[in-house]
Amino acid sequence: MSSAAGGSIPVVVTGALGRMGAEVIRAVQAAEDCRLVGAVDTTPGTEGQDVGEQLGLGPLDVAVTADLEGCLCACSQAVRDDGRGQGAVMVDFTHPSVVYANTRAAIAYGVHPVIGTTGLSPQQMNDLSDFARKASIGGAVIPNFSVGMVLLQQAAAAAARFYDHAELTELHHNRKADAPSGTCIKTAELMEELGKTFNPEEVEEHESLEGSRGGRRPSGLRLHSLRLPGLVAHQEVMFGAPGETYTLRHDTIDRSAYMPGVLLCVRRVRQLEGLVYGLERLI
Ligand SMILES: NC(=O)C1=CN([C@@H]2O[C@H](COP(=O)(O)OP(=O)(O)OC[C@H]3O[C@@H](n4cnc5c(N)ncnc54)[C@H](OP(=O)(O)O)[C@@H]3O)[C@@H](O)[C@H]2O)C=CC1
Ligand SMILES: O=C(O)C1=N[C@H](C(=O)O)C[C@H](O)C1
Repeated sequence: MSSAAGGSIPVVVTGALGRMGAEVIRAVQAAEDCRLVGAVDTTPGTEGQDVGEQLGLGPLDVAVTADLEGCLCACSQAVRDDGRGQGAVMVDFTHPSVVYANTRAAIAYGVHPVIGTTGLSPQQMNDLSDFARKASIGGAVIPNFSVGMVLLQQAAAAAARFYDHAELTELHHNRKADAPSGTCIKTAELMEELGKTFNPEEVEEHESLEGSRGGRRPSGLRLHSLRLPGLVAHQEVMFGAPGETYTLRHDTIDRSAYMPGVLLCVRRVRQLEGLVYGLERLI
């Protein structure tokens, strides 16, 4: 672990060289109250290289490593020794296949996880919540850090009280691994909180092309996923009733949109009890 000069909140970034990780490193560097203490990434050929140099930011005195446990161990040790207390934070933007193990490792080493990576199953979320509670470590799992998306989700949850028909469409760049997006799942969950069922079938439907009608949740909500180069991250929730439709749409044009939410979580996570799921619980 290296320790670049900076503020009082020590931050490890996992997935440091990815699209989101790079943006987080810039945001942490610009935040007076944060200091970057670790950069974990598995991109071949980057082990031991300065993360700032890799990202074109100039030297940051933090070396890239693929050894997450080694980094967390060194980090929690250094934080214990620096007398400033309160623990370090791990911000994770990696891959759905590794996020569960990364989050468990952070909790095990007493590092507070702020998880942006999507794809955790409900069972994995429950396991991590139990583990965080037993370890007395606060953490946050946030499917979408954009404030605008939280506003869309609140509007969708409110509209769901009045409409029985609704379909959700999420549109992303074609480097995205998981579908539907974590944001779309979270939006559906918020719309389902009243226990309603949606989209009662009025005719018997047949798909001549499998998947044409999207994925159907037990509530009846249908989710559709589009992937194209040129897109960043977008979502529409469309409601229908006799004689009208009502459409909510959010567009992320640049990943900087997520940074106020990421920094908010970094600043709040060490005071949380257990795992919090969703930015709406923190703003
Ligand atoms: N919550 C939110 O607001 C947002 C969430 N996301 C989510 O964040 C995740 C990452 O997205 P994005 O940044 O676009 O993805 P990228 O593929 O651009 O970046 C992921 C990075 O993580 C690295 N990586 C993979 N496995 C590991 C590992 N075990 N340990 C450390 N690093 C690893 C990859 O390296 P390698 O080169 O080896 O693959 C890569 O550099 C996705 O799940 C996405 O859905 C994205 C945007 C916003
Ligand atoms: O992969 C992405 O890009 C994004 N992933 C998150 C998700 O799955 O919801 C958040 C945002 O949509 C961007």
